[in-house]
Amino acid sequence: MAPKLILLDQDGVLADFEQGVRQLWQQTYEQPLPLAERRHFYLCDDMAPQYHQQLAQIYSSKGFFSSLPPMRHGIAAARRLLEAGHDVRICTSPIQAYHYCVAEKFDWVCQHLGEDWLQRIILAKDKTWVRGDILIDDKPQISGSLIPQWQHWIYDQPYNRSQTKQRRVNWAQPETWSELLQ
Ligand SMILES: Nc1ncnc2c1ncn2[C@H]1C[C@H](O)[C@@H](COP(=O)(O)O)O1
Ligand SMILES: [Mg+2]
Repeated sequence: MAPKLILLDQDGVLADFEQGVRQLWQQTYEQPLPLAERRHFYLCDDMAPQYHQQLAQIYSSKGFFSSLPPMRHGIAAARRLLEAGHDVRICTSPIQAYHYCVAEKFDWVCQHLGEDWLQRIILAKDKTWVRGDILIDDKPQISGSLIPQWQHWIYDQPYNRSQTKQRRVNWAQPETWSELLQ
């Protein structure tokens, strides 16, 4: 495949946001995350309102974003895409409580991909403003104020499986993305 500009989302694609929430919740409240089923993108939409405040505290706590575990095979996949000749960028949106989130997203990339990758980070609240050929992102619908130039390939997660139109990628299933390496 001719070299492409590939945008990789960070949370839910490279960093395991959900696993990080589960771990910190258990550590903080000494009980499992009270969540039965994952059907919606935002965790709070699958949790009872009484827990929303505690959830927000988890996201905004110091060290949460920098200590997210990597998604299985995600780091190797990012490196392979770059080695295959693509221009790979990490396109990520900070949460509203940005104080730790922004710096720690950089820390995470440095820790797991190395310092060279810091120049590949694009922070954007609105991803439609970012140029690219393909955006690999776990969010089912990505909207913004512009018509996106990129094609959205959805990163496979339980909460986006009702989306059947987009191309679906899972790092653990090479057949879903190996076309990008050819
Ligand atoms: N599944 C999620 N539930 C709640 N909040 C989430 C989820 N995935 C990501 N987020 C937060 C944390 C991120 O910094 C921002 C934007 O995420 P992005 O992966 O860039 O869409 O939202
Ligand atoms: Mg995401």
